[in-house]
Amino acid sequence: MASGEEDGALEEKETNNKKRTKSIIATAWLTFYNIAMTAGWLVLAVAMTRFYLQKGTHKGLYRSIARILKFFQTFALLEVIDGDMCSCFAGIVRTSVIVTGVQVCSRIFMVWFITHSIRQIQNQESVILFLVVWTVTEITRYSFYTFSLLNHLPYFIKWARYNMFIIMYPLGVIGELMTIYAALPYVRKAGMYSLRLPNKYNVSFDYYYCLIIVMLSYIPLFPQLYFHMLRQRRKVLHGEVIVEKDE
Ligand SMILES: CCCCCCCCCCCCC[C@@H](O)CC(=O)SCCNC(=O)CCNC(=O)[C@H](O)C(C)(C)COP(=O)(O)OP(=O)(O)OC[C@H]1O[C@@H](n2cnc3c(N)ncnc32)[C@H](O)[C@@H]1OP(=O)(O)O
Repeated sequence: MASGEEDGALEEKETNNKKRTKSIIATAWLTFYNIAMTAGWLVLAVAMTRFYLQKGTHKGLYRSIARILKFFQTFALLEVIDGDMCSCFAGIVRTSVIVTGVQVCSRIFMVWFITHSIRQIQNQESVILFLVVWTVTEITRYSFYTFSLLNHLPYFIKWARYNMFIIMYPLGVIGELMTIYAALPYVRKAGMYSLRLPNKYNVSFDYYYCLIIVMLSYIPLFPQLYFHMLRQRRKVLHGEVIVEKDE
């Protein structure tokens, strides 16, 4: 009987040790990830500022930073995986996979299927608008996560993380929607990424209408992201207890 109890206690100790090791690995990985992302977006900010100061115009700016942007924004796909990974890593990160998924996928879509694919729109002011807004937001967000993980979070970063989005989110959305809108005529003219009938697959797809659907999908999706952030803001800045629905 006594030996059974001892076995149980030993098993529990082993499980706790395993959990602790997993959580140390997860924290180390997240710290590395967040530092890398903060650095990446800082490099982007410096590159954009230097370009503008040297050339005095925004024309050509996108092309000059396209590689860095594509790399770091695509790297953010790991965040969706992070969400999953961390739920099994003793709940170190309590992020919503759906909210993060929509945010990251819409950004990847903007980067690869709009700005990268349609050269004619790369010099639009709206591209610069969303680039600047994304950059400022991501530097703040990733430094917030980094300092939080290191338990040394300056209040101004916390304040910026949960206040700037009030203006930055709508501005980013305006930049993105204006860019997609500017892309429409080029997509229609070139018949880009579209498949017309008849073809051997017997399927038709029109990227032009797909883009219109994407633009319309901002109407139901964006308010959800915005209200999610407003709830996070109340929780973090005002200590409100928020009962989350299962996502
Ligand atoms: C395929 C075609 C798709 C087309 C779809 C078209 C529809 C799209 C509509 C959507 C439009 C989006 C437009 C967007 O791109 C525009 C912009 O971004 S403009 C720039 C302004 N943006 C912002 O300010 C973004 C603000 N929003 C967010 O930050 C997001 O909500 C999100 C990135 C998803 C973060 O949400 P989350 O729930 O994770 O919030 P928290 O930061 O409060 O984190 C919650 C807890 O998780 C911990 N956490 C999360 N990530 C990490 C990490 N990387 N490292 C460490 N810890 C992390 C965080 O600390 C919190 O923990 P705790 O609760 O314990 O404190």
